[in-house]
Amino acid sequence: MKASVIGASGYGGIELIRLLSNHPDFELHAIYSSSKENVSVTEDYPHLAEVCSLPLTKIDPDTIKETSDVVFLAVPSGVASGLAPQLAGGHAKVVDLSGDLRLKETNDYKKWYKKEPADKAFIADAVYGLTEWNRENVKTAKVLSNPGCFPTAALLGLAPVVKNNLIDMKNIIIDAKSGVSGAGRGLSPLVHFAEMNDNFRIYKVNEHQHIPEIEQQLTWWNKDTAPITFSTHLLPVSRGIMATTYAPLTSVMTTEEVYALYVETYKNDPFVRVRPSKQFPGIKEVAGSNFCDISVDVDTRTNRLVIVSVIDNLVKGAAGQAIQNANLMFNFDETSGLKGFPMYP
Ligand SMILES: NC(=O)C1=CN([C@@H]2O[C@H](COP(=O)(O)OP(=O)(O)OC[C@H]3O[C@@H](n4cnc5c(N)ncnc54)[C@H](OP(=O)(O)O)[C@@H]3O)[C@@H](O)[C@H]2O)C=CC1
Ligand SMILES: CC(=O)N[C@@H](CCC(=O)OP(=O)(O)O)C(=O)O
Repeated sequence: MKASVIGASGYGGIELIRLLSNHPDFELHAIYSSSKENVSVTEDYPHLAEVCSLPLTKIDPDTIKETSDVVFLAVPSGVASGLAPQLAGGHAKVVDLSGDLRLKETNDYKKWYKKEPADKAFIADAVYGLTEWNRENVKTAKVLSNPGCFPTAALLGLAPVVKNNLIDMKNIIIDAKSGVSGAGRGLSPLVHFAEMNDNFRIYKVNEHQHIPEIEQQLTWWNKDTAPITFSTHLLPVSRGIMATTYAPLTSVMTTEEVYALYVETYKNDPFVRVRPSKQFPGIKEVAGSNFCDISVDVDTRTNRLVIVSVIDNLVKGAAGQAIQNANLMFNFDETSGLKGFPMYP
């Protein structure tokens, strides 16, 4: 199956190139850029020498949608909303990594992204691809909306207790940290070396665009969902997300009971690893892989549950989950092309 990547010169794009170049069922067919034409991707990214010799090509949606079987969109939010509808409706299936097709309420998109949304009916038809929790719909999707990096980590961590009504849905606090590649390749003062190195910052306090995405999925799972508290911090590392979630349990439970629920819930999910009691994951333990590692612990003094989940923002948080979804859309093994282990140390 022929796979194409638009936005191939960005961090999500090159991660797609890396994973697709080693995929047994997809062939990397073409890579597209809006600013570069006929230059090899190795000019900007020498590490891809002899991995990908394709030139970056001008984006022509009419051609792409008939010559590719699947097209991955790794362009900024506000750009995908224009390109995705032009790419849909032809031969190719579309997998969008941006935030543009995730929020079913277009007013939420306007409020949190401060941009004009795509057509509401088009968004309604896009399948939200939090793979572990939406497999049947992912399999038949023609347009797939890949979840955000923070929502992936937070939601995989919360799902078992939210779906089983075990926590107070009015008191969820998610405290998340991300490596700098989460911000993409573009420069900004926040990610400038001198600002970020030896530093640790909170950003987008109470106004992060992933708040409505997390609340949307929580509401689909549990109607008692109330607004969450969600904060994001920038770590001076390249890759990785840790989401630490705090929520009061609705009845007294032990760590062992909660742990048993998580093990049972995720026993058939190849990319979710539930850690043994008291073994809390670090971001390095999933780096370069499509794993989400989760650990749970009950604070017996407060009866509050602490959930720790880690992912690589560029893999399970972006390109890896996008390929996991595409595998299902083409009836391939879900793990195809994604069996790489974490890099450690
Ligand atoms: N980085 C991460 O960890 C994650 C990113 N995402 C999402 O994935 C998408 C890509 O992110 P990321 O790769 O990090 O971002 P980058 O900024 O690194 O790359 C984005 C790419 O989009 C292309 N682009 C920019 N403007 C346009 C335009 N007007 N038309 C077409 N292409 C354009 C650029 O390539 P060129 O100039 O060559 O066209 C650029 O290389 C974003 O929507 C992001 O929110 C989602 C989850 C995690
Ligand atoms: C570290 C960092 O800056 N991360 C980005 C993640 C953005 C992203 O992936 O954007 P969408 O999912 O909304 O498209 C942020 O916090 O905004």
